[in-house]
Parts: sequence; structure tokens; C-alpha cells
Amino acid sequence: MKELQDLLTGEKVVNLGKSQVVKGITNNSSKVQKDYAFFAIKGNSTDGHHFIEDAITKGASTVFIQDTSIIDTLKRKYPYINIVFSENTRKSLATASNKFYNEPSKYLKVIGITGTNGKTSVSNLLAQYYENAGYKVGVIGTINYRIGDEILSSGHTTPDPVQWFETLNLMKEKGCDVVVAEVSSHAAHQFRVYSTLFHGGIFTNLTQDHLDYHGTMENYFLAKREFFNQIQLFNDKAIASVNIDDPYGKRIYNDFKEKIDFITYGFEGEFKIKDYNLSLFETLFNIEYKGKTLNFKTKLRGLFNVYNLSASISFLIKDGFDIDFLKDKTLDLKPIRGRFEVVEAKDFIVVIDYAHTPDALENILKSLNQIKQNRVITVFGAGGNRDRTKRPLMGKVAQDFSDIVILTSDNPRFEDPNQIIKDILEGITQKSKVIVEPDRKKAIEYAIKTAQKGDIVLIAGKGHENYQIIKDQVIPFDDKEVVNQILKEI
Ligand SMILES: CC(=O)N[C@H]1[C@@H](OP(=O)(O)OP(=O)(O)OC[C@H]2O[C@@H](n3ccc(=O)[nH]c3=O)[C@H](O)[C@@H]2O)O[C@H](CO)[C@@H](O)[C@@H]1O[C@H](C)C(=O)N[C@@H](C)C(=O)N[C@H](CCC(=O)O)C(=O)O
Ligand SMILES: Nc1ncnc2c1ncn2[C@@H]1O[C@H](COP(=O)(O)OP(=O)(O)OP(=O)(O)O)[C@@H](O)[C@H]1O
Ligand SMILES: N[C@H](CCC[C@H](N)C(=O)O)C(=O)O
Ligand SMILES: [Mg+2]
Repeated sequence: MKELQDLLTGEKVVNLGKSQVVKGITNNSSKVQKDYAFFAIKGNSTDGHHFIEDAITKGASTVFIQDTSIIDTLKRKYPYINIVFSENTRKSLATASNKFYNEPSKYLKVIGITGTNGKTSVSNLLAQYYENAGYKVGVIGTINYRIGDEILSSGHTTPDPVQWFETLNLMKEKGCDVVVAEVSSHAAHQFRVYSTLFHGGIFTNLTQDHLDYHGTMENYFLAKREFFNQIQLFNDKAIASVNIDDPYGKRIYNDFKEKIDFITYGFEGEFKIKDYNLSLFETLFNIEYKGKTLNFKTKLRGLFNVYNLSASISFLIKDGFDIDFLKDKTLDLKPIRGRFEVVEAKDFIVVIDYAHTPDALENILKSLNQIKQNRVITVFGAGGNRDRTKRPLMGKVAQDFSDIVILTSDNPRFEDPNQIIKDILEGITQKSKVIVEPDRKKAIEYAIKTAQKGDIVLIAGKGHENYQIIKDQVIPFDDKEVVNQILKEI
């Protein structure tokens, strides 16, 4: 419970109501309870200002609004309610949530990871290193929100501000020292983590995704940039690791190098990838850092994981870790669920991977081509109600780097799966390579039955997901389980 005064960061109280007690915070009118503060947000699909009356009926003591034109009417109709005007209710929701949950990031080392691909991977790698060094670590991201093996909840990759600060507070109360969190572009753009004191940040890469939301690559970049802007706004001693091979990484580095203490990684980095050797069961790579060559060995597979490890290790060096300790621990790291996960069959292998962007698909396929003994058979689809323009690009990549392509459904959501497949086909010129099977289980079955000695079957797009979203139904579906079941039957 808080007093309204304790939650303000420069907003203007335009009407003082009967009671200033605030027992909870929400931007969702359906979650309002007695004495809650309701934040009206102009959203992407609707405007929270339409739900103010609903919130008051449910017992809100306070409403935060951004629309000046309704102030007089509200004051007249609801003189007993606190009415607070904010220039930006999204920011106010974050700052008030932070205060409501006692500013948890002040007591934690919070590290935010952003980029199109690799956020989940890097955050799980960082968590393992910190845990190996004896820290208690909270993880917030796509798979779930957890402390060690204790799962707290799950939802968006980055939760909304209320859940974000509530989760940080819970992690603090449960004794965490460190929190590693994925910060999606939607989150940065919507100020979901605004006002958090980040110890540091990591930028992995930026390639096409989410243009349904951001419209252009430049806007998508600006959302990622906004995260670094927020880091330095609330911490003038923040550290960060950035992929300098990526032109957008270079821009972030240049824009904030005076404000953030950076380390760069990549083939052009200060933490420089010199060479690497991929195989199905281990990866070797050499790093040049401060004039010394460091040899690393890991069970993680694929060149993209050399990048993810470089992101993590360089960040940890900046955070004061000993390089020999990091080299040792790299040997023991556990691979991440649904990311280049290998299932061995009789004389071929199946790889399950979460690639759901053109760049991710290209990366995994390039790595598979480097280690294949025979053909690469790729099964994939694309998510419905998401960026449509990435579909033909994914089709082209699959065609260019596979011997056989089996097009199927991912999470069609409210779209027609056949139309999504048609969109992917737009990018494919070599139609003879392609088989269309919208039923994902049948598509996987076809791929496995087609596989010959030395082949690699890649099943891409859903990784750890154990469901399929068809319209508003969430149906159990786990690529790995389906693969194992089919392998047992053949
Ligand atoms: C595009 C997007 O990010 N939308 C999210 C966002 O919606 P929004 O702020 O635009 O809100 P809106 O739905 O237009 O509604 C406006 C306001 O009215 C309120 N409202 C609405 C209805 C009502 O009855 N009462 C009420 O008060 C809403 O709570 C909201 O505050 O905030 C909502 C509430 O916090 C989220 O549920 C919603 O997630 C949608 C469902 C979603 O699918 N988001 C995905 C794309 C997403 O966030 N993905 C990222 C990136 C994934 C990745 O790359 O890893 C993620 O972080 O997961
Ligand atoms: N550093 C990387 N560069 C390019 N591709 C990568 C990289 N790391 C992972 N990938 C590819 O992207 C897929 C998803 O990886 P991961 O889950 O770590 O990314 P993410 O950024 O968390 O994705 P999401 O936006 O869904 O949260 C992997 O399965 C792999 O195919
Ligand atoms: N976080 C990503 C996940 C995509 C996973 C893919 N299986 C899909 O459903 O499109 C997104 O929301 O775009
Ligand atoms: Mg993720």
C-alpha cells in the first residue's frame, strides 16, 4: 500500500479525491480493485481512456490520464477520485510501478539483453556463469521468469511495467543478487522497463523482424537504441557489451560511448573472434583480447553461439570476472532448450531450433551446411499476425541453404495457414525443392521418413514452445516430443 504522493514523478494532480491511498496499480481496467490506481494508456489496438469509467466503477481511487480534454468532465462527474495528468502515461506507469514495488533494481544487479536474435540464449548463458560464481540469479524472458529451477511465471518476453517491477521485487525478496532479462523492442518502445537502474546491457544484433509493429528497420533500430538511452539515463556508471560487426551495434556504440562503459565483441571487436571450428558436438573458438589469444571450448553449437558466448564473456570481463574462470566454466555450459538442440536418430540427426527470422534461419542453416555429411532437410513455417514481410525472405533463405524444404504451419494465430505458406512461397524460385504440408506433425513425419544416412533434418521456428496457437486456441504441440514419437514408430 502506498500514498499517491509516493508514486509521483512530476505528474500533475488535477483533482484531489477523498482518499490518497493506493493499494495496487494497473493499466488494465479488468484488473482494477478497490483503491487501485488506473493508468489510461493510448495503445495500439485501443485507448485506455475509454475504460476510465469502468475502472472507477470497479473501485479505483486514482486515475492517471494523458488526454487533457477529459479533465473537466471527469472532475465534475467524479470529484471524489484523484485525477493525475501525465505527459506520458506509459512512462508514469513504469515510474509509479517502480516506486510501488520499492525500487527493486537499486538492490539488484539487473542486466538487460536486447537484439533481434540471441536474447534468450545470452541471458541463459549469463545466468549460468553468474550461478557458477555463486550468485543467486533471476531470469526474465521468452521461456519464463525464474530463479534457478523455480519458475515464477511466464508471459511476454518482457513483461508490462507492473509485472516487471513486481517480478524484480519478488526476485529481490527471494534473495537474488543478479537478474538477467530480455528487453524486447516492443518493451523499449512502450517504456515497459523505464526507470529501472540497469547495471548493464548487451546488444546482440538487428535484422528484420517485427515490421508489423515498427513499420521500418530505422524505427525498429530506434526502439533498440531507446533501451540504451534508458540505461544511461538512470545509471551514469553502466557497462555494456555490443556486437560491433553489426552496423546497428556500431551506431549504438557511437551514440552512447561517452555515457556507457562499452566493451565491443565480434570479428571486429575489442574482444575479437579470431577463428572457430564447428562440429555437431562441440565448438572451438579463439579470441584475441588485450594482445593475448584465448582458446575456448563449448558444447554449444553453431557460429551464432560463438557470438552469444562472446557477448556473455566480454560482458562478464567488464563486470570484473577472471578470464581463466570464464574459460573453465565455458566447458560446462548447458545448451539452451530449443536452440540448436540435437536429437540423434539411427543414421541421421534432427535439429530443433527457434529460428523465426530470416537472419536466424540463415545462421542455423549456414552452420548446418558446414557440418553436414549429406543433405539438409528444412521444415518450417511462419507465425500468423506477425511481420508478413519476413515470410518470403525466410522462404528464399530456406531454399538457398537446404536440399529439401517442407513448408508447414508455425503458430497461425488468426491467419489462414495456407496464405502464410503462400507468402513464404513468394520468395522461392526453385519450387521443385519444396513440399507443402500445413499439418506440422505430418510435415515433421514426412521429413523424418525422407531422411537418409548422414542427413540433417532441421525443424525451425518453435524451439522450446510446447504449444501451437491456432485462432484463440492454444493446443499442446512440442516439436521435440513429436520427433521422438515418430522416431520410435519408424
Ligand atoms: C503490440 C503490443 O506489444 N501490444 C501489447 C500492449 O498493448 P498496448 O499497450 O498497445 O495496449 P492496447 O491493447 O491497445 O490497449 C490500450 C490500453 O487499454 C487497456 N484496456 C484494454 C481493454 C480493456 O477492457 N480495458 C483496458 O483497460 C489496456 O490494458 C491498455 O493499457 O500492452 C498490452 C498490455 O500490457 C499487451 O497485452 C499487448 O501485447 C500484445 C497482445 C502482443 O502480442 N504483444 C507482443 C507482440 C509482444 O509484446 N512481443 C514482445 C516481443 C517478442 C520478442 O521478440 O521476443 C514481447 O516482449 O513479448
Ligand atoms: N547471436 C545470434 N545471431 C543470429 N541468430 C541467432 C543468434 N542467437 C540465436 N540465434 C538464432 O535465433 C534463434 C532464437 O534465439 P534466441 O531465443 O536466443 O533469440 P531471442 O532474441 O530471445 O528471440 P525472441 O525475440 O523470440 O525472444 C535461435 O534458435 C537461433 O536460430
Ligand atoms: N517472440 C517472437 C516469437 C515468435 C515465435 C514463432 N513461433 C511465432 O509464433 O511467430 C514473436 O512474438 O515474434
Ligand atoms: Mg527470447
